[in-house]
Amino acid sequence: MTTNPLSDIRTQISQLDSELLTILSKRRMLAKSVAEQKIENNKPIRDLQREEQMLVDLINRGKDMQLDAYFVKQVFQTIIEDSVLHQQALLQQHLNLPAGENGVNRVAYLGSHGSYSNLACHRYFSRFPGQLKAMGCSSFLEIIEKVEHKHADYGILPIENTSSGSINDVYDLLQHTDLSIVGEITQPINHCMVSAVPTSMDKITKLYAHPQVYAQCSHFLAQFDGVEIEHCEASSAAFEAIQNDTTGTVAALGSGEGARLYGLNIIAEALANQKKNYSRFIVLANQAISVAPQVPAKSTWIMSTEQKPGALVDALLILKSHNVNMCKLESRPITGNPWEEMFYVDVEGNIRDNNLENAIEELRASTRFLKVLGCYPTEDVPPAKLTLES
Ligand SMILES: O=C(O)C(=O)C[C@]1(C(=O)O)C=C[C@@H](O)C=C1
Repeated sequence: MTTNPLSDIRTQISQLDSELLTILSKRRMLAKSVAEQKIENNKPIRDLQREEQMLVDLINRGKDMQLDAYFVKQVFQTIIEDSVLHQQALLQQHLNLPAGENGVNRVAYLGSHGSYSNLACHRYFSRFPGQLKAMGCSSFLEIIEKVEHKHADYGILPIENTSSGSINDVYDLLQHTDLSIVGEITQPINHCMVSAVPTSMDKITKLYAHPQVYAQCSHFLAQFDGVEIEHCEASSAAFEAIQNDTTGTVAALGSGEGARLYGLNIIAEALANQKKNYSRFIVLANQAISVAPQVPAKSTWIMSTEQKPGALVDALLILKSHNVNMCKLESRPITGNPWEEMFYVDVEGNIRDNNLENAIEELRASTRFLKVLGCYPTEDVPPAKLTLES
């Protein structure tokens, strides 16, 4: 019998990877048990001192095993981030009744299997107990209506992207709905050009893409001058449009992960104008949630100010005087009132914090209109700073 050293080594690597997965799953179970203890004893989820000490110990032990410090740090920061996000989700679940009946979370999202929204939906709800029923929709409005009419418990919508900026259609819809923002998730977006049969970029004469995806890849796409562009409602629709092609002359833009679900070939990847391309999604529900004091929170509202000089500055000074940190300010035209703007404000903090409560009260008195869209756990898990590192 002939031996194949490469195949033997690969078998051993696969065996170790599988053991790593088992260990990661066991670690996550322990993190959940820690969270239960913390809920019982009302203790904060994060212990930055412990995280720092753990990272330093692991980096030092890794060095003894010839493992690079940067690599060890990245791996364990990612593991701790996962642990913190799962613990926060458990705490939130404990505080708020789950929206779904019979333990099923019905979630409306844009597109179908393999769309970016579908990937974000699976990642976000994997942290919560209960079965996920993902419900594909063909427009942002349909998502909102599904939740409003209680045909879905949640809706997940992209709100901004690091390459193309704010998603105006979603901002505009938020003006007219009574749904609340109950969560957010940031999803890395790796746009790829994909085809049904192996081909090369110079053979492509028609390209299917969602307009947002197209905008995020505009620098790369400048070279495809004569190529016909067909806009699709989601990147999963672009995959569906090309999946039966046999000519190798049509391509779609979308995620590599999604393309694999459709059995498509990746012709080119990492196509976004910004190498660090992320989309932030918001999660909407009929009921606002309470965010536990142990969980870092964000609050969002919309407001329109008086039509007088300095009205916005005055509003922002109210935030400053109450020590409220604004993390985003967006403005959109008010439908039916030409040249008037609605401001969207994201701040760090829990709507129940005294300073934020007072700031909002003061703002209500000095603005024409103010509506709180929600208070929800932030997705940012800033890593522990390594002051102990040698
Ligand atoms: O030890 C804890 O208190 C945990 O919650 C676990 C853990 C971890 O995953 O290692 C997570 C968050 C804390 O900031 C520290 C450590």
